[in-house]
Amino acid sequence: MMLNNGCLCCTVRGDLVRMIGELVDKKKGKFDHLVIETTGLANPAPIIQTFYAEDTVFNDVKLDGVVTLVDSKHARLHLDEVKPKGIVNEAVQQIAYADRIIINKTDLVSEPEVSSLVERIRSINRMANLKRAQYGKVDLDYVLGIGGFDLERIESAVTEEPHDEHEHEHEHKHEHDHDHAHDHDHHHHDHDHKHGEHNHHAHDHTHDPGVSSVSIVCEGEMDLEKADMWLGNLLLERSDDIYRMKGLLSVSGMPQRFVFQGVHDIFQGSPDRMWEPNEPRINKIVFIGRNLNREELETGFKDCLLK
Ligand SMILES: Nc1nc2c(ncn2[C@@H]2O[C@H](COP(=O)(O)OP(=O)(O)OP(=O)(O)O)[C@@H](O)[C@H]2O)c(=O)[nH]1
Repeated sequence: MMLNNGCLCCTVRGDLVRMIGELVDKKKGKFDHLVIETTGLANPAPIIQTFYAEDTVFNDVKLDGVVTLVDSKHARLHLDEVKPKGIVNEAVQQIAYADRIIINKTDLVSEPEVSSLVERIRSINRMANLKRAQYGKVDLDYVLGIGGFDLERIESAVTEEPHDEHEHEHEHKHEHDHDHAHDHDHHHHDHDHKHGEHNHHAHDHTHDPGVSSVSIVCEGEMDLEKADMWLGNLLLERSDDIYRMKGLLSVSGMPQRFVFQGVHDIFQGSPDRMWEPNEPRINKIVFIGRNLNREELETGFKDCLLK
């Protein structure tokens, strides 16, 4: 079905809801997956939110995941495009919300170019799983049955290692990504403050309005009340900037692990499996968003730990 009255992320949202309703009414049980292809200019957030905000949609279908196809030949150009103040680059957004990222057309660029693109993508989204491809050739189960919003699959998303399938240089990349994301973040803040509207955009890494990933890994037990307050306030104050987050927490007095995921102000959390008797109580959270301040997030998080 073609929804071409406008842009799926705004005007056609009502149509999307109706279309899903219709498909469910007419063909219930006859399809396994619905694939929605947006234009390259769509912001994924409102589409994701439709699956939670609209009761009918929420009850009928389940959002499986966001897949972003990156054209390695042209991606840099789009990622580096400078947008008017306050407008987030669509290419950056589509990477930031993704669960799976297919880096396509790798035959058209050199290996160092692909690696540098991977690094750039990782600095934006370190939660997604990346795969390199030519002519979009990936296994079907790479793009269907992702479980990107499933609480049962939080653990794999918040593990420290990036989830590239490709990697022989895994170790090296991990270190590098980490530093890079960090530098990038700070670099960007400098840029914002110092240059303002100036036209110093030829320099690498200074273009998008600071969309990055911050991951926090910390052993200890969290004070439930404090953690509740911290996350609650964070979402109250920063939900526009927090695109996605996932976490696995050790909460004091709770024999199970607590897992959660969120997209802007949508938050879902639940107890998960029991902690093993000798299992280290390691908390892991990953945020993807705009103008994230690693130090601030880390301090806020650590203040919730039982002293
Ligand atoms: N060399 C090479 N060409 C590719 C690859 N994947 C797609 N193409 C070619 O690129 C051309 C444009 O295809 P795409 O960039 O996929 O276009 P598209 O995104 O489907 O176009 P729209 O959906 O209309 O935006 C076609 O001729 C494809 O055959 C690849 O991995 N390598």
